[in-house]
Amino acid sequence: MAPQRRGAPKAPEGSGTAERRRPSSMKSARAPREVRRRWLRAAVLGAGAALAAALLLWGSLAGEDGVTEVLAHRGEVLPGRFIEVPCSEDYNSHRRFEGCSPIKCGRGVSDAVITREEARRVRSIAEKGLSLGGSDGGASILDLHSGALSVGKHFVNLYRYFGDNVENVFSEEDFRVYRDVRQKVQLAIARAFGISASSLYLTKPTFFSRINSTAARTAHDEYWHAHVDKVTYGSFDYTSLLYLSDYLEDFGGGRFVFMEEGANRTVEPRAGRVSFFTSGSENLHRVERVRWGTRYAVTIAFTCNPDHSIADPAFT
Ligand SMILES: O=C(O)CCC(=O)C(=O)O
Ligand SMILES: [Fe+2]
Repeated sequence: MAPQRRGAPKAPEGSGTAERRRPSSMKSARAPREVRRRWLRAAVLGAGAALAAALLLWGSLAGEDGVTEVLAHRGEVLPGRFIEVPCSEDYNSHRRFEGCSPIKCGRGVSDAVITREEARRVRSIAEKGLSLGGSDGGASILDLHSGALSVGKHFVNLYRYFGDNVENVFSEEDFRVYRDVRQKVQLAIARAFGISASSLYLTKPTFFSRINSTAARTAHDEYWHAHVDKVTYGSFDYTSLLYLSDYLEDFGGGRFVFMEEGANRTVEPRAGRVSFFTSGSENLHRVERVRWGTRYAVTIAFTCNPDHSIADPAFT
């Protein structure tokens, strides 16, 4: 067997070439080695510190909420982004509607469906309505369809509670804006999933949300839990969210997170941004807790089942 090649043999201490090159004074001979050792120690400590800092940074980005990728940054204006994901089996336990029930599943985000001006007008509807009530905890809702409005630890029916005075709060124009926005979102969903918009029906609950950092008082205020809309709400087939305020401008925290094993994806709210997705467990999601400021959004849901459809809000 051929001998293995090794490194050059080390000269024994106190003899050989290395020894011969040493300067005569022992003190000055030790000095460069000492310096080297110090450098080596500093380098090892530096590398350790850099690794710890990198781990800390990674932890702060991916740790608390497990966020690993931003699907839509608040600063970008997205013409449209769509990601297909395999459908869960959740739809099989419900009546299926040919040409509507999801066979193509996924999630989309667009800043081109609703203008920021439209979002501002929708937000002013939410502000007017919610100013009549508001939860004691951090999350208030206003449902213009059913009339549900958070007040303290409960809900009241806006239309019953305020009667004809509601006409002094909302205008025909408000309802028209709301309906137009709903129609545009419906068309965008139909286009993205390759279905006919007329096969989709608005369903309940479709509602405004206003979230701030006040501590929760009841379970209704705990909006941050991971959930599947089809499981939570039953009739939902396609969920959409229209954001009415800007992440990091109006509020902190409060990002929307699609939860996947090892690869969570966030949508950073931006006024006018529409996020939509099939409502089954292929799109498990949650909302981060709002840390400061106020976050407005509207959840607009669609079903394929006409029996679960609801009408646009109107003065009756
Ligand atoms: O406001 C959001 O971003 C999400 C709300 C949500 O998950 C829901 O209404 O089911
Ligand atoms: Fe949800």
